[in-house]
Amino acid sequence: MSSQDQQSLEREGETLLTVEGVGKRFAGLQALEDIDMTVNSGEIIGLIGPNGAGKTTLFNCISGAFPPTSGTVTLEGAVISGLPAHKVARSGLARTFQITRPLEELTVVENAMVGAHIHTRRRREARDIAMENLEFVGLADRADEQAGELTVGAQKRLELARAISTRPKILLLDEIMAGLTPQETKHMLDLFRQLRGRGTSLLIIEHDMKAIMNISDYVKVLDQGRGIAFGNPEDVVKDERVIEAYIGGFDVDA
Ligand SMILES: Nc1ncnc2c1ncn2[C@@H]1O[C@H](COP(=O)(O)OP(=O)(O)OP(=O)(O)O)[C@@H](O)[C@H]1O
Repeated sequence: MSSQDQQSLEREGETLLTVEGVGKRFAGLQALEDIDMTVNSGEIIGLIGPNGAGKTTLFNCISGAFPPTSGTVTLEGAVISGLPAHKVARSGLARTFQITRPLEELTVVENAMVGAHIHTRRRREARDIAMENLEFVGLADRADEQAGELTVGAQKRLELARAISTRPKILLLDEIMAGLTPQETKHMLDLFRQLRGRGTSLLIIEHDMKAIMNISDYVKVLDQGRGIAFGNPEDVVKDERVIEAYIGGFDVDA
């Protein structure tokens, strides 16, 4: 299924995020060109593509790290492209980063409070929100430890707790499952399903094909800065352009 016929899919929920004609140019490199996509409320969308396809650049354009060179991004109908990241976050969009960077000198709960503080200045209230989300990700009992002492797997869950403490309508996750053990990956996928159950939308960049095909309602595929497919996971894995982009296809049964 190509990106052109994504409109023909019968998708549930209201449109939350709309990416329209988004392009990004870095000096001589067209990193993204004419990207269209939507994310509805309560959907999990996987964003995949070979290395350098433009996935993180698209996240950066959506989340306000930098503005797109062309096109617009709207959240619930309001234009967010061009807004600084903190304003995008306040409007209901949170993201995690490919390289997880907890503030190591802060405790686990203080890290999660950084997310909660975008809505409240009150320390007590921020702590309550943070604790609730640490409970959700299974880190409540480590709240007062230094964040730098956590394992990679626990740091990823802390990053998730920080992001959801901003109470997002949509969460952009950049390779949050990289480096996790199979058991930790399973736990993370379970957390994603629970978030979807609460009505949060998720847009997930992930190289673990088995995990992404398992969790996503729909998958968007980028290659060399362009959108080459959008559809159900089972259709996307059979798409010739996708197989070609990945040279020989990918092993989802691995
Ligand atoms: N800030 C930047 N300045 C210049 N070029 C950049 C910048 N960020 C990304 N690029 C380039 O844009 C292209 C897309 O990169 P991007 O990181 O978005 O790809 P990706 O799909 O996320 O790749 P990966 O899966 O390897 O993380 C690459 O050629 C990259 O080198």
